[in-house]
Amino acid sequence: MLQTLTERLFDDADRTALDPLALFEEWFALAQEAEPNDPHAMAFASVDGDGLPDVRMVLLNARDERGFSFFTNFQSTKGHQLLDQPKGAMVMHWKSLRRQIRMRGPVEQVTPAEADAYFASRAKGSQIASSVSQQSRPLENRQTLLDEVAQRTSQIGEDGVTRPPHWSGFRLVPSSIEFWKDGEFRLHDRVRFTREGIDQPWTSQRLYP
Ligand SMILES: Cc1cc2nc3c(=O)[nH]c(=O)nc-3n(C[C@H](O)[C@H](O)[C@H](O)COP(=O)(O)O)c2cc1C
Ligand code: PXP
Repeated sequence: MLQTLTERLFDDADRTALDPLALFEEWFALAQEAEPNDPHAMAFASVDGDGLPDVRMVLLNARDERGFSFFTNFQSTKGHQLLDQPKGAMVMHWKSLRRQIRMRGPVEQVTPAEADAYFASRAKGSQIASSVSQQSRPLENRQTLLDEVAQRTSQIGEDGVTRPPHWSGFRLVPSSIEFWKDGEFRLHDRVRFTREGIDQPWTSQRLYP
């Protein structure tokens, strides 16, 4: 009988040839079916200049063998932190599945072409919001934001919205990926994959819960 990748993941006799990115896809497909909203939401951690961690939710965008990306304002708090110290960690927790995936690794910027392509696919209202919002900086009151949006909307009219150069994507290039599945009496299953670099093979290890 064909086993799922997840069954093989937690089968201690047979884990060697498993690809964590394929496992991610198996879990993410389940999450897309089970989660009431935002199965692609993830907490993303960065560090500030003092080494103090910071964390916030973002939406996972593209993912491929290069890594896992999200889009944001590069002039925001996280933008400054990641430009200054390009490394991060993320966690996705799907309550409906009682499963968690964590990743850590260096962070790189997506290409301008990738950012342009994704920005162009977004709703015009979201494009305008991203071009107006001075993300993470003080805002006097909500009306100020609404006035700025209205002004930009009438300026743009029927034209397309150009991607602001400071709105782009960061890509986490995982050096570790951990899969966690809830077990009875807290006897959870955990397997962590690690690699020395993007061209290096993954090795895996079961961990105590
Ligand atoms: C579910 C969810 C998804 C979010 N996705 C994004 C995102 O993809 N990009 C983004 O810039 N902010 C996103 N936000 C807002 C961030 O959590 C955060 O408030 C904002 O980016 C400012 O973070 P910073 O001050 O650390 O830079 C999201 C918030 C939630 C709750
Ligand atoms: N930027 C901000 C400020 C967000 O809050 C979100 C999602 O909540 C995003 C970007 C990413 O979502 P989307 O690209 O679908 O607009």
